[in-house]
Formats: sequence, structure tokens, C-alpha cells
Amino acid sequence: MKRIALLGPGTYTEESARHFLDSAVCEYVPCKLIDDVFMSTVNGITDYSVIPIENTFDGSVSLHLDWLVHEVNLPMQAEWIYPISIQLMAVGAPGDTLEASCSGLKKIVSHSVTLTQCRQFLRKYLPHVELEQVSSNGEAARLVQELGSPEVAALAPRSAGALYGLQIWAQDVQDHQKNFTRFVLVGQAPIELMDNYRSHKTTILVTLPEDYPGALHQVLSAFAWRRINLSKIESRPTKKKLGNYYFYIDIDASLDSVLLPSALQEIEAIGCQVRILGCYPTYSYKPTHSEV
Ligand SMILES: O=C(O)C(=O)C[C@]1(C(=O)O)C=C[C@@H](O)C=C1
Repeated sequence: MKRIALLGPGTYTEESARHFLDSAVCEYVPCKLIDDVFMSTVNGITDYSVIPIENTFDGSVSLHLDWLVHEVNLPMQAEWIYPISIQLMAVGAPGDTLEASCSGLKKIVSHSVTLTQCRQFLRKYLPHVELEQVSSNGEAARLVQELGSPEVAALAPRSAGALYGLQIWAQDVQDHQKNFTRFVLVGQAPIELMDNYRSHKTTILVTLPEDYPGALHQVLSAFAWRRINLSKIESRPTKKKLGNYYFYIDIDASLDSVLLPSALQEIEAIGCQVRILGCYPTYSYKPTHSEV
């Protein structure tokens, strides 16, 4: 059995992990805070952690990327992309219309990212309702069940509603229907996921030797002339000195490919530091028959 730490229970992280990992060989260890998720794998209590690192509309989850870079040494072993469908859920049956369901609603609890993903919906339909952030969407659903009052609702995944016996008052209320989150599985050993394998990626961190004209251009040209595609590049502070940055780069190639190792050697030869955060398979979501 592989032990998998994740924010949970009842979160999108858990829902997505159950979709991609084989439950026959995985045991989930739900944690209340993302720090606990990371630390449980660092301390050997779990074999892997599942970490959300990017969303279609919010971009990178900088806090989680920074953890991977500064706080822990846990290589990325896989990534998956999972659709985020957000449900408004509460205790008790919904009314005939959203207005009727929400006539007595005073507060909505959810994860900060989820509240952001429903901003337009909330402004349009529930502008006077108080919003409260909690540590995860699963925790939001649990709180709503504990309070047992139709004055409080959660924005959370369908699986959290099933776990805590909540009713769906409004379905798929995210502002953008194509809302996806990218999760990485980090840990010391490679692991096989279930099907839908797409390709291999490598994530690196590049620190420039000093700030000089054309430094980043030189780094990028090592990939460009080899026709290696980069799917993401982002600068983040090194946290050592104000104005000092490293570049976090996702590469659409495996370290086993012919050209990537020589590109990395070239970048090191011009004086840059290269740290490999992982070389891993990427998986994409395919809806099950009932969802199509
Ligand atoms: O609270 C959850 O449900 C989570 O899985 C966390 C999290 C995140 O931290 O980004 C994951 C995906 C969703 O986009 C919103 C929240």
C-alpha cells in the first residue's frame, strides 16, 4: 500500500487523486493544512503528497511552489489536470429556484481559491451574503453539516456533499466552465498512475549567475534552437536578496530524451545553476461514461 497525504477529506485534491490513483494500492491520509501534507511525506509518515500547483484562472499557487523549492526536497513524480466543478451545498432540500433556496442564506464558507472562482456568480446572485474562508473545501462542507442551519452554505465539490450529507442548491457555479487545476504528486520513488497518460515533462529551476543583459535570452535559446517546447516559465524571488529571482521552467520533454540533457549542460556552462524538481508523466482527465 502507498500512503498518500492530501488536503482533505472532501476536497478537490482528494476527488482528483481518487480519479487518477488506483485505490486498490493507495491509502489516503487526509490533512487539515497544506503544511501537514508536505511534512507527513518529509517525515516518512506517507510516501507521497498531492499538491495543487496551478489553476486555469488563478495561475500558480505560489505558496505551494515555494514549499517545493525552499522547504522540502520531494521530487515531482506525476501530474494530473482535473476539472473543478463547484457546487453550492447546504443542509435541507433546495427550493424551486435559487432565490427560493437562498432566501434565508446569511453566510457561505469555502476555500479562498474557490470563492475567487465563483466571484461573478456570488456578486450577481448573492451579493449580500457574508463570505468566510476556511482551510479547505472539505472543511467548508464539514462545517455546514456541523452547524446544521440553512443560513450557512458551502461552495465545495460534489464528493464533499456526499461525504457530509449535504444537498446541492446550485450546480456548477464556477464563473468559467473550463476551470481546471493542476496537481502534482511528490515523493521519493516513481509511481504508476491509472490510464490517460499524455506525455512526459521535466520541471527545472534556473538561477542566473548575475543580472546581465540577455542572460534569460541565452537560457531560452538553449531550448529554442533544439526545438524543445517550454509550457511554463515563471520568475519567483530567491528570498535571499530583494530583486533576485530564479526561473521556474516546465519543459515538454523527458530527461531521457536526446536533446534535453545537452540543453541543460549548455545552460550550466554559461554559469547558471540548474536544479531538477522532477521528470514525470502527465495525465489528463477523461470524463467517465455517466459524465459525457
Ligand atoms: O480545498 C480544496 O478542495 C482543495 O483541494 C484545495 C484547492 C487549492 O488549494 O487550490 C484545490 C483545487 C481547487 O481549485 C481549490 C482549492
